[in-house]
Amino acid sequence: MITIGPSLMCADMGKLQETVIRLDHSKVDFFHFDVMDGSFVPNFTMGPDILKDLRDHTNLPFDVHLMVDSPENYIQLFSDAGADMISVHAEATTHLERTLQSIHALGLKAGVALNPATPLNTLDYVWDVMDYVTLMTVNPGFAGQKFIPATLQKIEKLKNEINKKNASVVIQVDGNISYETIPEVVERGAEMLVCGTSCLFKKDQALENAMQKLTSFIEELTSTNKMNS
Ligand SMILES: O=C(CO)[C@H](O)[C@H](O)COP(=O)(O)O
Repeated sequence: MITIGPSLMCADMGKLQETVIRLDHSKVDFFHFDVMDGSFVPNFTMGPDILKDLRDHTNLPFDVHLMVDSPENYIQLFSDAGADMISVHAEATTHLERTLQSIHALGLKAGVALNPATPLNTLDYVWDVMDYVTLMTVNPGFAGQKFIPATLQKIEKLKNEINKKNASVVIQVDGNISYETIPEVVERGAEMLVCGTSCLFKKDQALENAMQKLTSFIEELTSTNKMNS
C-alpha cells in the first residue's frame, strides 16, 4: 500500500496548524516532521514544542525524522511531544541498535534513515529492531533539491533484501518525490512517500487540489501496476 506523508518543513511556517488541519481533511496518511540541528545537516527546522502544539489538531501519525547528531538524546523528548514513529540517521548515532531499542521501548515505530551515499549493509544487524527505512533520495538538509538517480538501485536492492528475509520493514523515500519520480520509486518497492515541494506544496495550487491530484495519480499508478503484474 502506498502512503502519503506531507513534509511539514515545506509548509508555510506561519500557518502550520491550519496546514495540518487541511491536510488531515484531505486524507494524507501521516505527517513527516523534519528536525534539523544545524550540525548533522546545515539547516534548522522544527522542534518538540511545535510538534506538541500540532498534536492536538490531528489523530494521524507523526513520523519524526531526526536529522540531528546523537539522536538518542532526543527520543524521549519527541515521544513526549506526540511522535508515533521516529527515524534516526545511522550516520549520526554510535549505538544504532540501542537507539532503535529505546524508540521501541517507548511504544513507537523505529526507523533508520540513510543518506544517499550510505551503504545498505549498515542495516545488517538491526533488522529485528526496525520497522521502516527512510532512504534519502537527496542529501538531507533542504527542500527543492534534485533527485539522486543512484538511489533507485538502492531502493530495489533494499526491497529484494526485505523479500528475501520476509521482513515486515517498509521503505520510505524522502527527497524530490514528484510526478516524475513516484512511478520509479514505487516500481522498485517504496511504500511511504514523503511529499514536499516537488508534488504537494505548490505556490500556485491549494493543498486540497494538490492532494486530490496526487491521490488520483497514485491510485491510477497502483491499479496499472497491479494489472501489469
Ligand atoms: O527531508 C527533506 C530534506 O532534507 C525534505 O523532506 C524533502 O526534501 C522535501 O521534499 P522536496 O524535496 O520535494 O522539496
